[in-house]
Amino acid sequence: MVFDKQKVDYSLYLVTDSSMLPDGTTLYSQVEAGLKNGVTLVQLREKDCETKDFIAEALEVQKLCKKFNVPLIINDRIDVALAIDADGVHVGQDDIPIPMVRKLVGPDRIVGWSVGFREEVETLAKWGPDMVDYIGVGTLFPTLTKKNPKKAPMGPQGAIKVLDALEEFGANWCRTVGIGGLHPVNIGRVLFQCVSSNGKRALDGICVVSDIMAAKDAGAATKNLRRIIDQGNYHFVNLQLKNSAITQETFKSVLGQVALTRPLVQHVTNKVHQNFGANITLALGSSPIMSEVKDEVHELARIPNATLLLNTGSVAPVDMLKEAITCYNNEQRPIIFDPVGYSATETRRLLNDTLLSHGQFTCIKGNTSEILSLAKLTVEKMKGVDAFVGNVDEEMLSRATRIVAYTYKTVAVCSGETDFVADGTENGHFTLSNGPVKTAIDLPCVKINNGPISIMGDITASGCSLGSTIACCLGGANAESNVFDAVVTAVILYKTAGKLASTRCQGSGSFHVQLIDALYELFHANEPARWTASYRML
Ligand SMILES: Cc1nc(C(=O)O)sc1CCOP(=O)(O)O
Ligand SMILES: C=C1C=NC(C(F)(F)F)=NC1=N
Ligand SMILES: [Mg+2]
Repeated sequence: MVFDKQKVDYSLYLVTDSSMLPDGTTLYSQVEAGLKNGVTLVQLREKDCETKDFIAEALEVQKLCKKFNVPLIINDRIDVALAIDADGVHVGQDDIPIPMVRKLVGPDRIVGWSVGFREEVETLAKWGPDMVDYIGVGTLFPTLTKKNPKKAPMGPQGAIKVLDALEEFGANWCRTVGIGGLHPVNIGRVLFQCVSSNGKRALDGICVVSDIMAAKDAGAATKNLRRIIDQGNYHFVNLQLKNSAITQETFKSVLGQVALTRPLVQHVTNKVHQNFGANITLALGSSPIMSEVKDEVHELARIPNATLLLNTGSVAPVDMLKEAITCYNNEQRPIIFDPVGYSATETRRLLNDTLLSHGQFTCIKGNTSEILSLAKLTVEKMKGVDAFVGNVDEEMLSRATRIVAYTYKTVAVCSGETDFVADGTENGHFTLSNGPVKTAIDLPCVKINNGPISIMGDITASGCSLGSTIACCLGGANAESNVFDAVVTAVILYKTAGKLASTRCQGSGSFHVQLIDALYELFHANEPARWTASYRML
C-alpha cells in the first residue's frame, strides 16, 4: 500500500547522502534521528552504489520510514523504487523522462522533479496533474553536496520566478520544496521571501542534505530546522516590524531615541556621498563611520545601535559588501540598501541583484527610476494595465514601491518630488504552502509631499543623504518604535528640511550647507508640529 499522496507533508524533506557521515554515525542512525525530530519526507539518494547494496539500504530505510509513517522516495532508480514498493521517485532533468516514469510507477506513487526554470514549469503544467506531484526548486544557494552542479545558485528571487511560473501556467496541484545550501542561517529568509507575486503560493517545504546528514548530532540539527519552520516568523532586525498609527508622537519618539542612543551609522557608499553623508549623520546626533574594511565589519555590527547604509555607488569589493550584509543580518541590526543606478548598466544590475539575493534588507531606498526598474515596471507595461486611471505617476510610483516592498519583504522608499514608503515586512510572518494571501497592492503605503523643491535635484547626494537620515532613525529605533515608523519619520523630516533649506539658500552650494543646518535645527528642536511636509496613508 502506497502513502496517500494528498496527505504528504513536504515541510522538512531529508535527502540522504552516505558520503558525508561523521564518525560514529551511519546512514540509518542519521535518518532515524531525522525521523524522530521532525523530518516529514525522506529521499534515498545514492549516486554510485551497486544495485544489490542500494536495494538492501532502501529496505532498511523503508522500515525506519514506516515506523514513523513517513513516505520514502527513491532518487533516480525507478527499478529500485518498484522493487521495494517505495512511495515515490524523484528524477532530475537529465534522468528518465517524466511521462515514462509515471507509466512505470503508476498513478498512486509520488513523482518529484528537479526544476530551476520557467520553461520546465511550463512543460510540467502541460503534462497536467497526473504527472509531476512536487518539484525541488533549486539550486537556491551554493552547495558542495551536488557534485557536478549544472545550475548557478538562484537565490530566493530565482525561487519566486519558479513559483510565479507555477501560478502563470496554472499548475495548482504541484507542490514545491526549496533545495540547495539550506541551513538554519538562511531558511527563515527563504520561507519569508519566497512567495509568488500574486500572494497565493509559498514554498511547501525545505529540503536539506548536509545540514542533517553531515551533522554530528542529526537530532539536534533536525530540531533546529523544525523550530524555525514551525515558528513562522523571521526576525531579521531586533526592532518591531508591525506598524502602528503614525502620529507626531511617533516622530518625536523616533528622534528622541536617536538623540538618546547616538547610533553608529556605517556608510559603505560612493565617494561623492562620503563627506556629505557623514555631516548629515552628525547633524542628526549620530555617529558616522565610513569603513569598507571587510575584516572589521563583524566588530562594527556588534556595536550597540549599529546600522549599515549600503550604497552601491561605492567601489567596495563585492565580498566586502556580502560580508557586511551577513554580519548585520547575524546581529539583527538594520541595513538600508540604496541600489544606485540599479539597472542602468548590466554590471550594476548584476551587483545589485547579487546583494539583494544575499541577505535581508530592512529598507530599500531608491529614486523613481531605480524603484520602477526594481519593480520591473516600465511605463509601457503600466500604461497597459492602468493607463489614465487617476494620476498615472502617483498610481505607478505607489504601485512600484509596494511591489518592491513585497518582493523583498522590506520597507521600500521611492524618493522624488513626492515620496512613497511601503511596508512589505508582513510583521516578519511567513506560512508554508498557501502563503500570505496579501499581495503587493494591499500593503500599507504612505505618500509624503512638501511641494516642489527643485534645487534638491541640483545637488549631489541628495538621494544618498536621505539614506543617511533613514539609517539614523532606524539606528535609534528600539523594540517599542518600529521599522516602518522610523523610516516614515526620516522621510518626512528630510522633506521638511529640504524645503526649509531651499527657502534659505542662494544656490546649490549654500543649499548643501543649509540642508545640514536645517536637519540639525529640526533634529535638536524635535517639534514635529512645525514640520511642513504633508503625509497620508494611501
Ligand atoms: C540534491 C541536490 N539537488 C539540488 C538542486 O539544485 O537540484 S542541490 C542538491 C544538494 C543539496 O545539498 P545541501 O542541502 O547539502 O546543500
Ligand atoms: C536533485 C534534487 C533536487 N530536488 C530534490 C527534492 F528536493 F527532493 F525535490 N531532490 C533531488 N535529488
Ligand atoms: Mg539614489
